[in-house]
Amino acid sequence: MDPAVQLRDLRKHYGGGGQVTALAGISVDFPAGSFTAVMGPSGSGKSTLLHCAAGLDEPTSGTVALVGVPLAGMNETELTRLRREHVAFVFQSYNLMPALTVWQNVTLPALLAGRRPDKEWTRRVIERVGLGERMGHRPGELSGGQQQRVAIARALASRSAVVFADEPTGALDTTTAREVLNLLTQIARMGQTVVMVTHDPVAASYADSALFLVDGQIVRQLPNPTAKAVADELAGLANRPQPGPAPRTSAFQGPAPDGAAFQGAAHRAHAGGQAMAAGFREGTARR
Ligand SMILES: Nc1ncnc2c1ncn2[C@@H]1O[C@H](COP(=O)(O)OP(=O)(O)OP(=O)(O)O)[C@@H](O)[C@H]1O
Repeated sequence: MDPAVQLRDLRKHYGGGGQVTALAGISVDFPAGSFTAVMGPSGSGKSTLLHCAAGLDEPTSGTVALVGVPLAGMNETELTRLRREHVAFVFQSYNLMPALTVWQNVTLPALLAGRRPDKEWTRRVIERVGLGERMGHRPGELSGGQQQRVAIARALASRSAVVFADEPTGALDTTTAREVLNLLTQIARMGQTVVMVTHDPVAASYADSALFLVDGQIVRQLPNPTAKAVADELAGLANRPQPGPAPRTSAFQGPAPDGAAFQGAAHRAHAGGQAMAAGFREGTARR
C-alpha cells in the first residue's frame, strides 16, 4: 500500500541564487493512519516541508506523492482537485466563509469535493471542538478562538486522507487543545494520516512519532514520543554544535511496529497553545 505522503530527496531553495536553503534533502514516508509531529527550531523548514508535502509550494527538486499520486507536472487545477479530494489543512491562518454558518462552513469541503457530508460525524466534530451550541452562528458572531475551532472542525470533518496541521493548538485553552489533539489521534486511528507541525512537546506527545528538523534535514525520529523525551530532544538540538553536518537518516516508515502509539497517544498528555486553522482553500496559491 502506498504511503499517504511520500517525500524523496525534497529540496527547497529560496531566492534567485538559492541563498536560503529551507529543505536540504528530505526523504520520508507518512504511512496511512500515522500521526506524526514535525518539530525543530525556528527556521528549520517545518512549514516549508508541510507546504511542499501538501502541494501548496513547489520544491526546487525532489518528489512528492500524495495518496500514491506524484505531484510533479500537475498544473494548479489538477493540484486543487487532488487537494480537495484528499487533503485537509489546519494552518496558521484560517478563512471561513463569512456568509455561511458554522455547520455550512464545516460541511463545505465535502460538498465541493462532491461528497455527501456525514452529518453524525460532523456533529460530533463540532461538539468536540466545543461549538455544539453554535452550529447556526456565522463566523462574525464568534470569537477569534471559536473561529479557529470552526476551521479545525472543517478540516477534521472532511475525512480527507491526509490532514496537514500547522500549530493546530497554539491559541487554544488547555481543555480545547486536548480535545483537538484527541480528535487528531482519533482520526489517525480511523485511517486518516496526520502531519502536524508543532513547537509544543505536549502536543507532539499525542503523535505516534516525532520527526525533528534542523537546517532543512531530518536529524532524528522519535517513536512513541513522550513530552519529556521531546523536550529533551529539542534541548539537545538547541545545544548542537554549530555549524555541523546533519546525520543522514533513512526514510521514516511509520509508527512503532507494536502499534503502541495508537493505543497510548490519547492518554499521554495535555496541551495548550494556539490553534490556527485555515483550511481548505480553493485553488490555494503556491507560495
Ligand atoms: N517565501 C520565502 N522566501 C524566502 N525565504 C523563506 C521563505 N519561506 C521560508 N523561508 C526561509 O526558509 C527557512 C525555513 O522556513 P520555515 O518557515 O519552513 O521554517 P519553520 O521551521 O517553519 O520556522 P518557524 O518555526 O519559525 O515557523 C527559513 O530560513 C525561512 O526564513
